Amino acid sequence: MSGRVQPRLKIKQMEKLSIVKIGGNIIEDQASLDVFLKLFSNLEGKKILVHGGGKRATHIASKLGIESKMINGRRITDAATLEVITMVYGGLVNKNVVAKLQALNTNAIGLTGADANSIKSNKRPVKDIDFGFVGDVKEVSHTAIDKLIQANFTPVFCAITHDGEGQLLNTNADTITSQVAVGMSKLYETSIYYCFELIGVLRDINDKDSVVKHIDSNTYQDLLEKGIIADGMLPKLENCFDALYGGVHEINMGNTSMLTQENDNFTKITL
Ligand SMILES: Nc1ncnc2c1ncn2[C@@H]1O[C@H](COP(=O)(O)OP(=O)(O)O)[C@@H](O)[C@H]1O
Ligand SMILES: CC(=O)N[C@@H](CCC(=O)OP(=O)(O)O)C(=O)O
Repeated sequence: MSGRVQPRLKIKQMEKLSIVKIGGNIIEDQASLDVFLKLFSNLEGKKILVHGGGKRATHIASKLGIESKMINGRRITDAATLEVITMVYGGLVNKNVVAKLQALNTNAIGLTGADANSIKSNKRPVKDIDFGFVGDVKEVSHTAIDKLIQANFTPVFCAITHDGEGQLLNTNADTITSQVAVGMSKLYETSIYYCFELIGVLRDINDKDSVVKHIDSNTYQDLLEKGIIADGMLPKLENCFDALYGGVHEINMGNTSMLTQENDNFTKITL
């Protein structure tokens, strides 16, 4: 022992970043959307919003005589459907959300993954099913997104990405959320908030109060085996674990009131 004092390694604390996702059911209900946007705009610290809008796309497609087909929770996106979702997600929903956030003094900027080359994806290869113009995320430009955040903009992403060769692709909003969170984890301590109409993952779907407060990789397997997780919740939780393995700090799932400090009745997901 030399008796010399070793210099201590200084570990720089990462700044926190919240990535919040709202789905179709909240978007469809003006009152819920307004409540949510107020909570989101009051959320402290740096933040990103990702929105879906699948229900609205199905509704408008049907008005145009275009039938919607979903397989494993993903929309079969032919050329006509791609036009509809571009108008609905990138236009109608995104711009209304941005305008409402501006009215709440949040300087939102609406984006698809093509904007600022922020999210590139690969068209899903045809195996048993041809999903058409559906993209699987390949690359998130954390530096481009961070430039917007550093300039005090709040990015608002819709469920559209691009392949870098001029093609827009439809990408599930939960996947965009988890992949953006993974990308931003290089720079920030990221937390995801999946807001939907229920108070969390429920042990009994018919009992609104049966929330599972904590899910980790062990309890996840158990819930899967017991068939407690079904439908839209299956890809949602799969995304959650992808995100956690990709470096996301924590994931919260519940209704919009989980964005307030007072409410702790929601599902927290960790590894
Ligand atoms: N155990 C469960 N707990 C909560 N929701 C569940 C469960 N199993 C299935 N679900 C379904 O998952 C849905 C949420 O997924 P999804 O429809 O994709 O929501 P969103 O469009 O908001 O992303 C719920 O509305 C519910 O019907
Ligand atoms: C490929 C694919 O399925 N994309 C989704 C994108 C929208 C979405 O994810 O909306 P919600 O969050 O409201 O379900 C779709 O078109 O339905």
